[in-house]
Amino acid sequence: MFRSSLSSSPRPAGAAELVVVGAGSAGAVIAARVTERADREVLLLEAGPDYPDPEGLPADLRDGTRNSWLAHDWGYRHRPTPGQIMFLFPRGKVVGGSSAVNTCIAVRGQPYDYDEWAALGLPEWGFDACLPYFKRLEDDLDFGEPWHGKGGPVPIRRARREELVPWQAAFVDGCRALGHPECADTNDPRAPGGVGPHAMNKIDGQRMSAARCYLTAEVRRRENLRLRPRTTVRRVLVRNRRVEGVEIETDGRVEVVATRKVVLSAGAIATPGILLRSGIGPRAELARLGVALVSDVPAVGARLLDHPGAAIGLWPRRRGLIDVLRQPLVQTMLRYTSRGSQYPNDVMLQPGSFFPLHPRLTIPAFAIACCIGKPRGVGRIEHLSADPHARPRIVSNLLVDRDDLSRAVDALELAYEIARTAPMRELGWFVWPMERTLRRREALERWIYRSCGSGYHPCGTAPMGPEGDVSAAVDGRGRVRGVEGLVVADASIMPTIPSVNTNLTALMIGERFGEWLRDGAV
Ligand SMILES: Cc1cc2nc3c(=O)[nH]c(=O)nc-3n(C[C@H](O)[C@H](O)[C@H](O)COP(=O)(O)OP(=O)(O)OC[C@H]3O[C@@H](n4cnc5c(N)ncnc54)[C@H](O)[C@@H]3O)c2cc1C
Repeated sequence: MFRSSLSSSPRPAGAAELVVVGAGSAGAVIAARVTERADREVLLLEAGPDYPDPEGLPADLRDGTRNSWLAHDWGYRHRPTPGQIMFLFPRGKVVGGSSAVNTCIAVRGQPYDYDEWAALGLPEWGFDACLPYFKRLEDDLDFGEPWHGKGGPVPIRRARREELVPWQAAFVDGCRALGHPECADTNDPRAPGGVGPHAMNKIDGQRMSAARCYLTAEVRRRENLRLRPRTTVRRVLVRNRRVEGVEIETDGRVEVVATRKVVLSAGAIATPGILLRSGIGPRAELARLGVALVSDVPAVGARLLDHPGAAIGLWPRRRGLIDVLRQPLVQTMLRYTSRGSQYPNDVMLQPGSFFPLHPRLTIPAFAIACCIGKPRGVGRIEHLSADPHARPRIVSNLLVDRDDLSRAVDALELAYEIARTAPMRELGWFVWPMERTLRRREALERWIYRSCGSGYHPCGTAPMGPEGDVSAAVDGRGRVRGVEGLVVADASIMPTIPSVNTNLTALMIGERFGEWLRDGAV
């Protein structure tokens, strides 16, 4: 049986005041903010490699016009819906985490996304409380007060009309032709929805990851910050319900770092695995895995939230309209309220300048993808072993919920309508699925169920909740139930999924915990 304490552990590798596990969207921010104070000390442990010099970044990490899928990835797979085959489920394995491989869409959630968290008994997470941190993290190059920040680490801008590739410009025109309003700034909390440019953390085509923006040369020079890449945290060591260290592995060598405080920022897939290997999770699951119980926390890994998506594909009518090597994948989006929804602007439609079907297969076709912002369905993560090298089974259950599926069908019907407007019809014609499928709701429903995929926004796997809430794993400041000195701060703690892409929310979480940990408030 795996026991979680120092006495049963490998050789010591020093000590640290605060260990942050994972240098991704949240972890990189936390390390940078905590070490602003010279009397705080952070050891930042990251499983992936580090590229401290932006000039030396590999091309897949520098290029913000498309995702990096394989070169810096954990190699996870998931089953989107019960009948489907396994698909890639990318997660960044590098300093910068998933922010270093993502699509650079920089959208905040809408006020109700965070007010919903407050209504669950987490008053510190309402929109008004989060807004100062969204502003602090950004340098919005287009808009200012009262909703936007200037001079923060992450530059954000929107493509101008003249920068749009033909398909993206036609999408805006097509939506306008159908009467959708124009939306210049999706991050304005009063935005009524509509079509416009995406806010993006991409400058001159380069991705502005949490690593580039927060772990700058200046921050790295701080003597109170130690960054140890290529180091995997196997588990947290706990004695008498108090953290006493972390067990780490570098190049096959297993060591222990002594510490009284650990922040898990390993992301929504890895964080629950570390908790389980540390003896924190559902009692029965720990027994099945052969891990000695430290704290019975049923909510660890019990739910997986994610955005379901689906896309239609169109073939260009003329040569030269698509340049898969040079054109940016996304530039614009339409946001609208789905039928009968209590959440305004809960669905996004997004044109893709080309069709990345698989890392090794980019189709020179146009796409229009939908993203269901407030899905009701939930997935789960299944751990088959306590081996730190074993990958969990990710069961996404996307669109299993009938309402979610119906919204996806509505969304692609709208995509079909937009694609038939004059500006778009001039550029492309339908290839995927066949038009006869697009015209028949039942056929479209069956097709979407078979072809839908993840928005790559997993969250909610170690959710926050108030005292006494059995569906929560941590309290409103990320403190793990029943273990002193252990905090979770990443996308895992989101109690409900925000209606949009999750990176800015993960950075905002990092900002908040960075401040709390720096000021001794956690
Ligand atoms: C392909 C892709 C495209 C996306 N596109 C967008 C987008 O355009 N806009 C958007 O808003 N969101 C996007 N997202 C989602 C967004 O990037 C994530 O929600 C966000 O980065 C999550 O932040 P995090 O801090 O929770 O986790 P991560 O950023 O994933 O950080 C976790 C870190 O922990 C490390 N780690 C994990 N386990 C261990 C361990 N045992 N020991 C040591 N280190 C460990 C990982 O290597 C990683 O660096 C995308 C994600 C992907 C993968």
